[in-house]
Amino acid sequence: MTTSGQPPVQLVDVHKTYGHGENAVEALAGVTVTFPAGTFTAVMGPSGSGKSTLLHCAAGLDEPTAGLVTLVGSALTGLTELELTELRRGRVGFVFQAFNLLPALTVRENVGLPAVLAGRRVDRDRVDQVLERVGLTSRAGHRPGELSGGQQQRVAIARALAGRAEVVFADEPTGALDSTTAREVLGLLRELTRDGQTVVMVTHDPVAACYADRVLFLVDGRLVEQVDAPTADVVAGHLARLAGRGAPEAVRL
Ligand SMILES: Nc1ncnc2c1ncn2[C@@H]1O[C@H](COP(=O)(O)OP(=O)(O)OP(=O)(O)O)[C@@H](O)[C@H]1O
Repeated sequence: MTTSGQPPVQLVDVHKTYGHGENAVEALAGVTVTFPAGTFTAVMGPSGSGKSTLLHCAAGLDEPTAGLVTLVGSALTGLTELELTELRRGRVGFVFQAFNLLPALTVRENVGLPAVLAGRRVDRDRVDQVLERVGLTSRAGHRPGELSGGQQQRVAIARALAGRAEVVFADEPTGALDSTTAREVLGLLRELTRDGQTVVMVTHDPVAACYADRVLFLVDGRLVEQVDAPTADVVAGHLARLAGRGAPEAVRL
């Protein structure tokens, strides 16, 4: 729970339509879901089913066409870009492949960035502890461009750990990684929940999804199924079945 006692992320009947008229695409068609504190949720579904749109709307990176999103205790509707940035600062972490780390800063500076942005003193001991936990102590003085993809993902996770983000959004965090590094990154995401942090991850990979407490399946912008305590076989079976399915009934999760 957040300090206000609400779940850290909640979506109620969220719709998102891109474009207008004949070109309109309904990416989310009425999604209602709660992400409770200290849980790890994987979001899966066929290509184009709305997974990234769901993540972006939940994180306040994209604005729903209709519906309500609550993030770390605040309703996002009507907030300005500046208010959204301030809300996310230090309280929400991102492990995205595209916009992740600041290239001009060292690994240590990137990990300490949320504190700097929030006007707090950087706790150097905490930063060093976290870098050790993700196995990057020897790279603390390097810049992101000098690291591998997996190491960069680990820096992003270290940043979420150091800043004690209440919610961490991860978009295909293991897409570009070999299976050993992927397992390490997923294990680290799983560890975040031990301290009560909430993780929401989009993935195509049934093995990655097994690190989550539950898997939500999206089809045509609707949440259609949920699997708790997932195994790779069960998840792969659901995906195969959903890929061939027509207009589904939405469920509230
Ligand atoms: N900026 C945009 N403008 C127009 N349409 C968009 C935009 N972003 C997404 N869409 C459309 O919305 C739908 C959902 O896209 P989204 O990226 O959320 O799907 P996804 O499930 O994450 O797909 P993938 O697994 O292929 O990454 C798709 O039909 C996509 O083409």
